[in-house]
Amino acid sequence: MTVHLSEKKGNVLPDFLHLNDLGCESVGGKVLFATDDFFAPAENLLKKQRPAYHADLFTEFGKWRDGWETRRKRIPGHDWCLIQLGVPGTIYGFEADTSYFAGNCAPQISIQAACLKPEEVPALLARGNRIGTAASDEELRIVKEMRSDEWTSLVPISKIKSGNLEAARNYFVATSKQKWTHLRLNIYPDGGIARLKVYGTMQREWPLSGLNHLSDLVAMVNGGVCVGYSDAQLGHPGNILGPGRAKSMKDGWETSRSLQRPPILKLGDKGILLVPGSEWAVFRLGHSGVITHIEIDTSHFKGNFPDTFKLEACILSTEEENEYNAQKWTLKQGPKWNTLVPATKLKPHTRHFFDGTAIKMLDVFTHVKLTFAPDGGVSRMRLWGFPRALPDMRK
Ligand SMILES: NC(=O)NC(NC(N)=O)C(=O)[O-]
Repeated sequence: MTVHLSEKKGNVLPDFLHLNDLGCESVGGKVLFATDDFFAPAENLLKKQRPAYHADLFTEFGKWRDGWETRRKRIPGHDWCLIQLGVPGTIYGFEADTSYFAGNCAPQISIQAACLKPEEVPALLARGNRIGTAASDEELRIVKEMRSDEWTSLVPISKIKSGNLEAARNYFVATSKQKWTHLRLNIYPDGGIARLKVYGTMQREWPLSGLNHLSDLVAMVNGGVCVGYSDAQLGHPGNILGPGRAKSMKDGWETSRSLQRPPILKLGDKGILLVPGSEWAVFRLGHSGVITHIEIDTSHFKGNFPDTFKLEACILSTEEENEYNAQKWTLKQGPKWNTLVPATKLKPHTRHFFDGTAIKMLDVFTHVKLTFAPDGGVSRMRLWGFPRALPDMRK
């Protein structure tokens, strides 16, 4: 079942927005095929940054648009594209962002999904720069073999609206709990969409044989997810769980400048900064486990790295997580956090590593809380450890 949230009264944002964007180009999402890329290529749908607009910018094909925009159809049918998720997983919701598409926005969309094995995905012709083109007969022949008309419908044909800022974001809930690898985005009959965000989580299978291998328990590809945070103004904390190294500040978690930051910062006895302001984010591990090695990477944050960080952990059930989440983690009776790494200074543009000797508790946990002071940005957090079952009492 799907719900088009923009039809709901009120302006409540959907819960799924804190999940990872499984289709984003920064986690390896790719467009495999599009029926038409005439005005602007479908690859723009998967860009991480917010859509841009340049009033005076025209290409030889028309007005430059930061999104996917097809020709006005003069033949029957509709346009569609195939997206390979960067991280296959369970999808909880979509955001179709139509920013700056006014007068040329696709009026309706639908989204279908499939879970395909690598051998079921034909090698499509290289996409390259597709502006000014439509799919070739050869490409159409190849995609027909994928029988993508028969995929599972996650969003039925639904109207979308164009507008500015929040009004341009069309949200859809997806309730299927299956794992998906590919999406087919249909627009009816043609037009443009700026971005498609695919909110979900990876469901990794943890084979028993792997239990003694170190895994990054919080990595997005292993099912880690951010479940709450104090500030995501300049970059979402979920970014720091992304695959590989961050390419720029854009791939990290960056808070706004803290309003509580005092003009003169004080050092405590141990050289640790004493500041009233701090920023925090809570993450659910992909599997409960014992964290034995930690990396906090401030790469690319040179004039805006946090002065100090600390890392804590706890065990939470799904119900407890939902309750704290519903209260935005502000309940006085919050989780009992255990210190893994106490307040520790950070350096600019540096990977900081901590092994078992620096980690205060080698117990099984389900959630961690990264706090930094007073504000700033971090590009990656890696929490290597061993997946372990929870103690019986908490199962
Ligand atoms: N001004 C426009 O945006 N026109 C057309 N689109 C582009 N990108 O030029 C169109 O009508 O679809």
